Amino acid sequence: MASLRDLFMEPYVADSQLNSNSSARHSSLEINPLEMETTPMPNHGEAAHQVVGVGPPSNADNGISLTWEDLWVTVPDAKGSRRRPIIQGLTGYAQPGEVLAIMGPSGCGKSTLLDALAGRLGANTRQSGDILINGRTQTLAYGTSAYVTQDETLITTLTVKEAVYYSAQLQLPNSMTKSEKKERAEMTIREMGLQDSMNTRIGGWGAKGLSGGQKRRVSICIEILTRPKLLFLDEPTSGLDSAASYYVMSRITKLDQREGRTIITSIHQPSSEVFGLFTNLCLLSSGRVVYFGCANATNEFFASNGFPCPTLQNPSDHFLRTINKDFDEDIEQGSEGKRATEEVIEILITSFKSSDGYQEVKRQVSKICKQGGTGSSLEKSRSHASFFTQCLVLTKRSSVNMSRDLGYYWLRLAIYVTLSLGVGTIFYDIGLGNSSIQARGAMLMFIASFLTFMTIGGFPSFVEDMKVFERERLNGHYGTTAFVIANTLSAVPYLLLISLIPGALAYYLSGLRPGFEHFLYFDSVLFTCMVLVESLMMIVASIVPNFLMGIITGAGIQGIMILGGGFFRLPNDLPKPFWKYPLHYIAFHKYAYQGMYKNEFQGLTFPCNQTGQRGVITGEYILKNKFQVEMGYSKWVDLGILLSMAVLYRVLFLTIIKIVENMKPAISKFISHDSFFTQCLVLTKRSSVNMSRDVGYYWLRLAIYITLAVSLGTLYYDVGMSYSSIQPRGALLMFLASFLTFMAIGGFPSFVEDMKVFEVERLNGHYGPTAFVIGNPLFSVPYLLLFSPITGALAYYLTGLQRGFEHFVYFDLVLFTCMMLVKSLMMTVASIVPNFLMGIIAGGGIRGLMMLGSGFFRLPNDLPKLLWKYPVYYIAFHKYAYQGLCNNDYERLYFSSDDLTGGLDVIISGEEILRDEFQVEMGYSKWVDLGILLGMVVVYRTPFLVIIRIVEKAKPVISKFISVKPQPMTQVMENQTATAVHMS
Ligand SMILES: Nc1ncnc2c1ncn2[C@@H]1O[C@H](COP(=O)(O)OP(=O)(O)OP(=O)(O)O)[C@@H](O)[C@H]1O
Repeated sequence: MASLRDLFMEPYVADSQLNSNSSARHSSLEINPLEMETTPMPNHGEAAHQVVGVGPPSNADNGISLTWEDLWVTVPDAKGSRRRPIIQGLTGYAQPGEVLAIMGPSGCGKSTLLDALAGRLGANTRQSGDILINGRTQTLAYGTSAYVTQDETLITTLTVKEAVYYSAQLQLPNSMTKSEKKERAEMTIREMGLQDSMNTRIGGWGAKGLSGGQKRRVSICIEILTRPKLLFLDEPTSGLDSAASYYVMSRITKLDQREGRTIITSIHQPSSEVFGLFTNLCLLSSGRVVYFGCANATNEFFASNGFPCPTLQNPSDHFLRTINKDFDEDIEQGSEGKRATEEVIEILITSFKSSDGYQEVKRQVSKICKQGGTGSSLEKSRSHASFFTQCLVLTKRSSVNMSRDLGYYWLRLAIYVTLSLGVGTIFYDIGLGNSSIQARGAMLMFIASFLTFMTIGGFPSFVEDMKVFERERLNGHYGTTAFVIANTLSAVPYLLLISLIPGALAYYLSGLRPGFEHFLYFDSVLFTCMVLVESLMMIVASIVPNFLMGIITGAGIQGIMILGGGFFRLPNDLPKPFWKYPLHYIAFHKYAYQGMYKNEFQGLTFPCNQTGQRGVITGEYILKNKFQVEMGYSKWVDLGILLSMAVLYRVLFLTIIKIVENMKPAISKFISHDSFFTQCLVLTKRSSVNMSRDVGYYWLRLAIYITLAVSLGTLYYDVGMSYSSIQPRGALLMFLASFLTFMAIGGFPSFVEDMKVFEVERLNGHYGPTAFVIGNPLFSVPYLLLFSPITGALAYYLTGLQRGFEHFVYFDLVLFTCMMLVKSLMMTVASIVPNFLMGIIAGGGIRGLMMLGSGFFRLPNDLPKLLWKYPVYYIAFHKYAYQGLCNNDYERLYFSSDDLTGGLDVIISGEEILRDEFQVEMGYSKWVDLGILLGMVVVYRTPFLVIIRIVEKAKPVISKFISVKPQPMTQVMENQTATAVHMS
C-alpha cells in the first residue's frame, strides 16, 4: 500500500513504513476487530437497503477510483500502553465524477479517515487494511491528487491573483509558458467565482481583505491548479454560513462533474442544499460506519430503522442528532422514553452491516478492483516547475510579502532608525578623548548585540512563513532547499536596507572612525549579524512553531551568546569550561565585537589618563589589553568567519527543517503527553489558574531565567574582590537589571491574550478597567516572588557578590520590582498595540532606548543633556535599578590591586568606585532607589489605566485608519449569489 502514501512527499515515508503493513492485517493491534464488531444486536433494518449510489463508470478518462477495505487506524491510549481504535474496519469507495461526504459527530474520526485515505496520518498512528487506486497498489504522479486543509495558511499580503499565480508558477511545469500559467491561474480563479476579488488582498490582522468563504476558495484554487484527479477536502465549509457553504461546495462539485474528478470531503453539518450536492455519504460514529451509500437514500435507511426525519427538518441535522451521544443526558431529560443514543447507534450499525446496502458496497469495491486490472492506466508522471524557477518565484513572492508587511518590516525599520538615532545622539561626536575608549566599546557592543537582537520581534512573521511553507511542502509544491534559498535571498535586500540606514545614522552621528572603508566594514558586520540572527530565529521557528515559546527560546539563546561574546566578561576572564570553550568561539558576537573593535581602534591613539602617566595609548594597546582582542589575524578574518557562519546557519536551518519534518510528530507527542508538563500544571494550579496553564510563558520563562542565572553564575563565578573585578561586577549588575528583565518581552503574546479577555469582559460589563489594572499585577506577584528569588539567588551566590543576607534581600527586591515594572510596561504596550509583532518590536524599542539612557552604556555625566539626560535618564527605571544594585554591592567594600593596576599597590574603596567609575548619585541611600522603583510600579500602572480608557474610545478610529477596506462589490457579490441559489 505504498501507492498513495508515496505521493504525499518525504515526511510521510517513515509513516508509510509504519502504517503500510497491509499484509499483516491487525497483527499489531491489541484489539480483536472481529470480536468488537460481532456484538449481537437486534436487527431492526427491515427494508430499504438499496442504498448504494450508482455513479458514472469507474476509471473513466483516466479518472481515479479509490477503494478501501477493512481499514483500521489506532493510536496509543492516554497511558500509552495500549492502542485505541479510531477507525474500525471501514470499507468504501469513491469514484470519478462523484462527491463522497464523510459525516458524523465531532470526534467520530472524519479527519482521520480522510487523512488515512490521503496518506497523511500522524506518526503515532497505525493503519491496516487495503487502500487501492483503481484496484491496484500504485503511485499517483505529482499533481494528480490534492488535499485542502481546514486552516487557511495563505500569505495575507498578496492579492488573490498574485497568490494563485505565484502558486501556478511554482507548481506547473516549465513546458508551460508564462502566459499559459497566467491563463490557468485566472481560469481557476474564475472557476471558483473569485473573478471580482482578483485584486483584493487576502488580508489578515489590521487589513481586512477577503471573507472566510473567499479565503477557503483561494485555498482550493491553489490546490486545483494542477487539475488533480483526486481531491481531498477537510471541512471545506467550516466557519462559513450556509449561503457561503453552498456557494463553495457547488463550485467544487460543478468542476468535479465536468472533469471527472473524484472528491472526498469531510463535512460537519451541511445545509439541505449542500447535502443535495453529495453523491455518496459515509456516516460515522466512533470510527464505525453507520451508513455508506447514496446520499439521497440515507433518509430512507433511517426511516426503515424507526428514525424518520421529521418534516421540515434538515435531514443531515437529523442524522447527526440521532447518532450524537455527546449530549445523551439532555436528550434523556428532554424527552422521556427516548432510546439512549448508544442503543440507537448499535441498531443502525447492525442494521447497515446486515443490509443489502452493505453487500452492494462490497460488490462495488470488488467491481472497481476488477475493472482496475483491465482499465486504462493512470498518468505515469507530471513535471514540476524547475528548481531554478521555484527559487526565483519564491524569492519574488517573499520580497513582495516583505515589502507589504507593514508590521514587521516597516515598523522594524522605523524602530531601528529610532534606536540608531538614540545611539547616535547618546554617543554624539564621541571624540578621541580617553573616556571615548569605553564609550566606543559599549556602543559597538550595543549595535552588534542589541540592534540585531531586535530581529526577535519578527518571530511571528517567521512562524507564518513556516506555516505556509509546511502546507505547500506537504502538498509537494516545492522542496525544502528551494524554500531555504529563496528565504535567504529575499531577506538580503531588506537586511541591507535596515543595516545601511540605521548603521549610517549611528556611525556618522557618533563620529566613529572617519573613512568610508571603515564605515563599509562596520556595516558589513552589522548586516552579517542581522542575517545570522534572522537565520537563528528561523531555526527556532522550524523547531518551536509557537510564538511564545519561540520568542523566549530565541531570546535565551541570544542572551547566552551575548554573555559569552567577550564584552560582559573579558575573554581571558571567561571560565574555561563552557564559556570559553566552546561558547566564546561559537557565539558570532565574539567575531562581531572583535572585528568592529579592530576596525575602530587600529591606527588610532588616545590620551592616557593613568595616574602619574602622560602621553598616548595606541589603539593596538587598547585592543590587546583593554578588550583582550585576538590580534593574531586581521579584521577581515573576523568578517570572513561571520560570513561563513551565515552560510553555516542557513545550512543548519535546511538540515533542521529536514530533520524536524521527521521528528515533529514525536516532539508533539512528547509535549502533549509528557508528565513533566502535567506536573507543572498541577503545581501551578495552587498559585493561579491562568499562570498554571500558561506553560509557554511562565514555566518556559522560568526555565530560561534559571538557565540565564546559572550562566551568569558560571560566567562570573566567584568574581572576587580585586581591582579587575570592579568592571565585571558592574557589567553583571547591569545585565541582571536590564537584560534578565528584558526577557519579559517574550511574554507579550500572553499579555495580549490577557488584554483580549479583559476587553471582552469589559465590553460585557463584568468589571471596570481600574479593577483590572489593580488585579492584574496582583496575579503575577506570587509568580514573580517565586521567580526572582530562585534566579536571583543562583546568580548572586554563584558569583559571590557582597556577602550578607540583607544585601541579597535588597538585590532580590530590586530584581522583583524590575520584573513588575517590565510587565507593566509591556501591558501598557499591549493595551495600545494588541498585535504580537508590533507589540514586541515597540516594547523592545522602548526598552532599548531606556537601557541606552540608563547610565551604563554612556556614563551619566557624558550623556547628552537633551533627551538622554533629561528626561530619559531619570524616567528609565534602569537608572535606579542599576545604581541601587551598585550601591548595594560596592558599599563598604575595598578592592585590592592586581595585574590590572600595572604594579601599582592601591586599594580602592567601593564608594570611590561608585562616585568616580560609575558616576552613581551618592547623595541618597540605596533604599531611596528602591523606593523610587516601587513608586514607579504604581506610576507605570497609571498610564496603563489612562491608556486603556483612551484606547477604549480611540481603537475603532485607529482600526478604521489602519485597515484596508474590503472591496464592497466582492462581498456583496458573494452573498447575493449565494443567497439567490440558496433560495431557489
Ligand atoms: N494522531 C492522533 N493521536 C491521538 N489521538 C488522535 C489522533 N488523531 C485523532 N485522534 C483522536 O481520534 C478521535 C477522532 O479524531 P478526528 O479528528 O478524526 O475526528 P473528527 O470527526 O474529524 O472530529 P472533528 O469533527 O471535531 O474535527 C478524536 O478523539 C481524536 O482526539
